[in-house]
Amino acid sequence: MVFAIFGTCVDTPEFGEVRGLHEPTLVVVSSGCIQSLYRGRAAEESRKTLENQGVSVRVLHASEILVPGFIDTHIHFPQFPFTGAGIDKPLMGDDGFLVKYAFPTEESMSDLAIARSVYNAGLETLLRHGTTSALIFASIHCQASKELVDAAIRNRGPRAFVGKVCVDRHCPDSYIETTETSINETEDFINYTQARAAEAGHSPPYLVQPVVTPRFLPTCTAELLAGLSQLAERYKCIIQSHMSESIDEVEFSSALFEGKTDAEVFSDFGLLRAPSVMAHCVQMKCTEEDLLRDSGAAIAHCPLSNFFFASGALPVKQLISRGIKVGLGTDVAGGYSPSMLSSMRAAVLASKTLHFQYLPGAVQSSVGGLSVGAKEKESSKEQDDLSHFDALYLATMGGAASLGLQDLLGSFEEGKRFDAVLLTQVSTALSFVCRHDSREDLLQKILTLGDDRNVKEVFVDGQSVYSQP
Ligand SMILES: O=c1[nH]c(=O)c2nc[nH]c2[nH]1
Repeated sequence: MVFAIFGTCVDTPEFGEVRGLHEPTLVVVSSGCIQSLYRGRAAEESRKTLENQGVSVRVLHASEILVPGFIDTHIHFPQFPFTGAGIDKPLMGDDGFLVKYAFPTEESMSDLAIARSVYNAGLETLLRHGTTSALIFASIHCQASKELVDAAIRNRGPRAFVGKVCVDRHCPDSYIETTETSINETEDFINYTQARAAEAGHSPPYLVQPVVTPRFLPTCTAELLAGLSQLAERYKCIIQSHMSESIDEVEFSSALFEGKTDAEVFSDFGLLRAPSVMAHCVQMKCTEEDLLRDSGAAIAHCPLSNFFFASGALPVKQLISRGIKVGLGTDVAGGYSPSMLSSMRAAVLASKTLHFQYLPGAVQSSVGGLSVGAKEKESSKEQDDLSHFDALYLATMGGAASLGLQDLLGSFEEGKRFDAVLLTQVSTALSFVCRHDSREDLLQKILTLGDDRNVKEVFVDGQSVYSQP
């Protein structure tokens, strides 16, 4: 089926570039793909031609803006049930977030009825918030992870890149695998998911894909990492894990792996490559940054969760300028919101904290008439501040590039799949919307204040998969 959308269609093809704010765009969609695209006067003219040919052209209202579908590069699906709790704890330790909240809730996915209900609700939640692709941690249970794959196909979205989680040490007795089981069940899960993707009849990037998922270094032995690396290579899978996340995690991992950094260990086992997506990386050392860049691996930036566990903020803008790929994640439930709009504004806020350098009452020395702090503050603002449109890049094109799907998703280009979100101002969430708002101000208001009430319709692979009741 061919249809077209005409109106304000905004995308961010490169970091720092925003298109479509000042002229109309016509996007022509055929068989799930952007067949052609026109901007400005050419869009007006082609719209008339298409209408004369009897093609259905949907004209967007002045209050509506179409953007590429959001790509969540880090989310734990079994953790939905405790969203909002446990984030006052440290990550590690006997009384920490993992032991008290994450592991027990994930363990409950062994009950397939619970898994089905949590996973279906999770997929619906993501679509309602405009997420059209997600890189997902499931639980250690192979069958429950398959249920998630099936549910994503049944719902026709979001695109679900799913990892059966792998752990063979430092987990509770009731939530752990042997090395052999972990590797065998991962292979089974890969075979199942790749077969289901092909049966579902979609072309790349497919509606579902298996992801090789060593949880993080503290819970994986060297044997497990080696086995998973071989599987990722053999089946050409995306890899995901957590890396250099928090001070307690980095200390624990270093003690387990002969004082090495997280990136060194992942690299030694062949788990850093393109596409590997490593969540957090806030406690990364310079040498780790070099390993990431040279390997082509990406970072899933999870600013909300970083506020609670990481004791730091990721210098996103600097990392991108030095050639590192960065996408954005919600990290449910280390992050308390499933909304990528919420993650975008958290990313903007986190970037501002990078130049919080003053402690009230601290003594400052003076260099050339400027306090040292003030001098550093100025330069770091330039280097570090993310705009809302930079955050939109992270949530769309940054995610696509992180997953190795930059030629298929993330922006409005001829030949890419049509995954999109129609945002609207009509909502009680935006109390101060003015008739005279520029497109730029309207989009910034939605990115700053919006929630699922501002998501009017969602498209995956050219099909409308959610529209607001
Ligand atoms: O925020 C987090 N959530 C988790 O489930 C997890 N596992 C390892 N490291 C983690 N961090």
